[in-house]
Amino acid sequence: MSSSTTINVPYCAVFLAAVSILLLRLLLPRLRPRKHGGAMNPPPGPWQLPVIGSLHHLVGALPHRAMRDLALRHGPLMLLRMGELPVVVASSAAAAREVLKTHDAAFATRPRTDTFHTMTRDGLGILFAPHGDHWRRVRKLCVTELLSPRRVRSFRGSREAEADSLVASVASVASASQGKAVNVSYLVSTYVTDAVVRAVVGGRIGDREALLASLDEGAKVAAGFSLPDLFPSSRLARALSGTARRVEDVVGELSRIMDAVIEDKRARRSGAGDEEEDILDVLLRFQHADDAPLDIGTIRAVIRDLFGAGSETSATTLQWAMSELMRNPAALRRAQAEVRGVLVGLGQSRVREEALPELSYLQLVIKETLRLHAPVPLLIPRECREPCRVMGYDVPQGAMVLVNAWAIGRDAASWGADAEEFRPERFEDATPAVDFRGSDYEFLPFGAGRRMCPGMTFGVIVTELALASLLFHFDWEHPGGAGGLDMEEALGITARRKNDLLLHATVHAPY
Ligand code: HEM
Repeated sequence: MSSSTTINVPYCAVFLAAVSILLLRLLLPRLRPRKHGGAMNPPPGPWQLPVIGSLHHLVGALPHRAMRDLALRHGPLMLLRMGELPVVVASSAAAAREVLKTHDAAFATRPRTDTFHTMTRDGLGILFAPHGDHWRRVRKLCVTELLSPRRVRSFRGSREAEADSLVASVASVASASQGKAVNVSYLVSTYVTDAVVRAVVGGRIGDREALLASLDEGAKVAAGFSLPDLFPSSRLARALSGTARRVEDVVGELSRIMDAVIEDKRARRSGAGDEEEDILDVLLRFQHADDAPLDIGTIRAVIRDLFGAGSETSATTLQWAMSELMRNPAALRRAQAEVRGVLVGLGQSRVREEALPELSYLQLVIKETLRLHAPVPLLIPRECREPCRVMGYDVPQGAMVLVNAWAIGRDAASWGADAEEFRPERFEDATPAVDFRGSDYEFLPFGAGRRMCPGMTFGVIVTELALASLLFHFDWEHPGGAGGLDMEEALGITARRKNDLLLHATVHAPY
């Protein structure tokens, strides 16, 4: 079944709960929607119902898909009302350029939805931080210290060790019993999380399974559309919302894990030698800065944000890259031939990072994966800080602003009639070259502008290293054949695979 026809339960729940609120509202006139702006010429959008607004248009499909279908009818800049919340959606390269470049400053803050508020209850990091001095300071720290190219290079040894572990885990399943499928989804998620954890704290953590489970739950609940997000003025919405409780639980669990990680690091630091600093070392150094010390809540929140933002996204990319290669045997053969040829040329028996710049086709495979499967399909929501005119329409102050990077990556106007097909070669043909570094608005997997992803270099290298290793060491097959693989997406802040990717692996180059 295609995901566009899937009834997804959380949205039905939202719908039913919203209908209950509608009925109650008729009985309780005190429950009033919040007023937003007096826009003169608002963007067009679909017809609305009282109280629930446009929510009924989103039932039955994942939000990025439903919004793409609505945009085809209503235009590249569209106004929805989701409960009490005005939501402006940009769905073309031109609309994204206006939001992320022309009016970047006006849209550089994050909305204070109930979910985002709870997410930052135990400390404000970077992901959900409103635009302002705190965000500027932490962002600068991320860009110049924590995720700078030099720092990312310094984690190379731990990344390669984690890629070796990934290969060893696949090999052990492949050789343990003939015919047993490898759970690629689980193994790549574990690999990416371990690689990010090692960069942040310098080693693995004891609570790895708990961290994986919490990140997984966090990605599901942080989609930003829980009932209290949609009806912020309604206490009833909060009382009815199971999601709000799930967000509280996941925040509590993540805070517990972060505190244990920080305690453990403090204990290890007292006897530390002169090893390369990891990200937590740097943050703890800033905790004692003379001019503006970082408080412990911020440190806890920053590392939680890096775990969250770094793990799910890169793991999602790897899962879709392997899925697309299974469905496109010619691309799989070409990528495998390239990595095997390059490693023979370098005389290497396992993938080391110096081989990665030589793998030009593999890089195209990853670009094409990011184009078709933007891991954060609606980017992370922004909020309009001041009344703003975009493409001739007035965007009301306080509106949530979404950029549908998933739809933009598949827009035939930018990518041609075969936009829905997986064809890495399209990037070879493109003149001028199109890249994801934030200046080509038809291709925005990392966003653009001042809130653009600061972890891009790290995310790309983690993904390239694992994909090259999987293709070098193993031959892969889907039990149901190339055409039998389902491509259904899960609901969440990331658009990862709904079902685990289970593949057969045969060892090609022993580890
Ligand atoms: C394939 C991998 C990745 C993808 C596709 C990705 C994508 C994104 C996107 C779309 C945003 C929101 C941009 C916006 O609002 O315009 C974002 C923000 C962010 N990402 Fe990434 N990301 C990836 C990897 C990473 C990694 C590895 C890290 C760090 C370890 C990271 C850290 C962050 C942070 C801290 C933000 C928030 C920036 C801010 O609000 O100022 N990301 N990412």
